[in-house]
Amino acid sequence: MNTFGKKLTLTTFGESHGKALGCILDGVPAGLKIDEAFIQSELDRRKPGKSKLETGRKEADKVEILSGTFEGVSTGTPIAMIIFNTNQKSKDYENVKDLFRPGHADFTYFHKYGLRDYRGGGRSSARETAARVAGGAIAKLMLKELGVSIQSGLCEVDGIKGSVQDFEYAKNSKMYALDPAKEAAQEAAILAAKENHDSVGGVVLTTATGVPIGLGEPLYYKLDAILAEAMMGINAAKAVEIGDGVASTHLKGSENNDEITLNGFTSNHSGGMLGGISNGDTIVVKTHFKPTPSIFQEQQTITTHNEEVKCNLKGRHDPCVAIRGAVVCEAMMALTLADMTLLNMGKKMDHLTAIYQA
Ligand SMILES: Cc1cc2nc3c(=O)[nH]c(=O)nc-3n(C[C@H](O)[C@H](O)[C@H](O)COP(=O)(O)O)c2cc1C
Ligand SMILES: C=C(O[C@@H]1CC(C(=O)O)=C[C@@H](OP(=O)(O)O)[C@H]1O)C(=O)O
Repeated sequence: MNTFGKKLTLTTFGESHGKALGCILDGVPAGLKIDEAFIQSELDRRKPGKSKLETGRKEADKVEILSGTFEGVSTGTPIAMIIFNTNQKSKDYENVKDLFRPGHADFTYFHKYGLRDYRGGGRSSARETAARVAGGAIAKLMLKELGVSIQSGLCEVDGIKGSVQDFEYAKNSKMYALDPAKEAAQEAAILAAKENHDSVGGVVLTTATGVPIGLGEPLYYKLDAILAEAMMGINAAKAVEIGDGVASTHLKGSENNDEITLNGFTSNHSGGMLGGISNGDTIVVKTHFKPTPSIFQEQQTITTHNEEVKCNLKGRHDPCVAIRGAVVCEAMMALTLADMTLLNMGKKMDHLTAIYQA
């Protein structure tokens, strides 16, 4: 279960090799036009098996809305969505059912619960993120009404950094690359790792434009803190940066401060947030993903009976999870911003209230 915020809550269910997975999104205001084709198009962007840069597991990820809408609009009641699994191939996991894959959640799930669904990691599989993307798509529809749009792309792969942030380019790139000049080198790094039965990490840049001043609750529900939590909750996310993040620690105050004019801020080192509250500038968040744990090289591990053994994996795995992770980052940002929007309604942002009461 994942719960975001106090007003908009997403609960997901299902396992990677179970019958289905899905979500319940509670808190969506009544009267929102639910564009089902848009929701499906978001799932299509995340679905596995689209290119050789992704896991070979092919899933259509067709989403079905079960409740919470009537005649194309939300009714204000919980919106339930389901996605059936069709291509599990659980046999691939038979030889590792009694051992712990290094880097994956097998060890901790087993010790926490005393048992685990070894088929594709069960609940710990990032297949669950399909449900997040379904919920995030509805959050995006809410935000679109308010003029907020969210975009993402890969700014770094295997240490190869891009310097350009071209979100339009990223949309059409099969690896959501932001810098066209670096894409070939980044792709080559992924394919070389794959060839070597290995994997690479990457960094996703996610931004939101059109965010009004005032989202975020001081001091214990700060927008930056909640965004960081939302991003860190994604499988394999290992660090989150707000605005210039780590780089800002190397700057002087005189370089890092965003000066203020009547026309707005002259720079955006802060990533659109000050004191945990949005300042009206673009929200900027970087999410760092580790290399995929399931690799096809022999590794040392132990069994559930405490014997030392070698781990040899079969199956289908992403050589770089950050690629599809980019779509998940957008969903998490959308859910967070939509929640914060609802929290602020009726407090100061009367224009938001008006939009929803219209
Ligand atoms: C979009 C996406 C796809 C992923 N695909 C794989 C995969 O194919 N194989 C794998 O072992 N891990 C994959 N992961 C990562 C694991 O799910 C993750 O490492 C695991 O749940 C352990 O969690 P942790 O790395 O956060 O500790 C993926 C993650 C994301 C976000
Ligand atoms: C199925 C998806 O990704 C999966 C995420 C995943 C993991 O361990 O996180 C491991 C692989 O699972 P399987 O071995 O069942 O193919 C990926 O394919 C998906 O994203 O829809």
